[in-house]
Amino acid sequence: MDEVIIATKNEGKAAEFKTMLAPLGVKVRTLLDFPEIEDIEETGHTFEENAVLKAEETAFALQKMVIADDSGLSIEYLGGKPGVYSARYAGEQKDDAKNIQKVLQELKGVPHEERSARFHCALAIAAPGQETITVEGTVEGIIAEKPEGMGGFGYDPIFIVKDKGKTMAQLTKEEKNKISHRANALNKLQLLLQHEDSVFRGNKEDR
Ligand SMILES: O=c1nc[nH]c2c1ncn2[C@H]1C[C@H](O)[C@@H](COP(=O)(O)OP(=O)(O)OP(=O)(O)O)O1
Ligand SMILES: [Mg+2]
Repeated sequence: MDEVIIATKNEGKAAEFKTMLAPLGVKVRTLLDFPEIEDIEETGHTFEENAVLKAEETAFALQKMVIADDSGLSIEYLGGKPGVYSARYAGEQKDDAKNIQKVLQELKGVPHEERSARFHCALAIAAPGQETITVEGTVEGIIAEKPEGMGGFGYDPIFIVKDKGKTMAQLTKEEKNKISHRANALNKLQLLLQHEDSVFRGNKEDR
């Protein structure tokens, strides 16, 4: 595997995948390098379903092996919202600042101990004629009262990482990429591909 295509147009995710995959010495490209691929509708009800949709449609369009990431924030007090709607929680235009404001408004006055949340990252790896594989990673946290920190992207400034007592946006890139939902999912995927290294050779009938 000398090249990996990540089926995302999210610059924050793209940067994290590039950093995390750098030690493997593989070239990483994303959909930002393939502007001709149109937006894929995320019609699934779970992160996993959406990751599979994005990976399979992109693998078919490019006729290459592709990894897709569907991720988001699940807040216990809100019954799991924004969940699969995280990117467009405050409107179609995907605005991180507005999404954060909406969440903080909905949690206004809610005490610390009822502000539990979890980031999810589902990864799907698909290739033409192969069975798609999925994994999921999570990280536990608490929703802050106000945004803190400049790092990361998305909801990072309001997500206090349980084991760190700091928001995800206050961690260094290296720290985030060690403990994040995305790092956990990617580690699982790497383990799976190591143990089943036949997966991306031959087609599924051969296995
Ligand atoms: O590490 C993270 N730190 C903070 N926020 C995060 C993170 N990971 C996902 N998120 C949020 C951003 C977005 O509101 C949603 C992902 O939505 P999601 O559909 O998976 O991605 P997207 O539409 O931005 O790009 P794409 O579908 O092209 O990969 O969850
Ligand atoms: Mg999306």
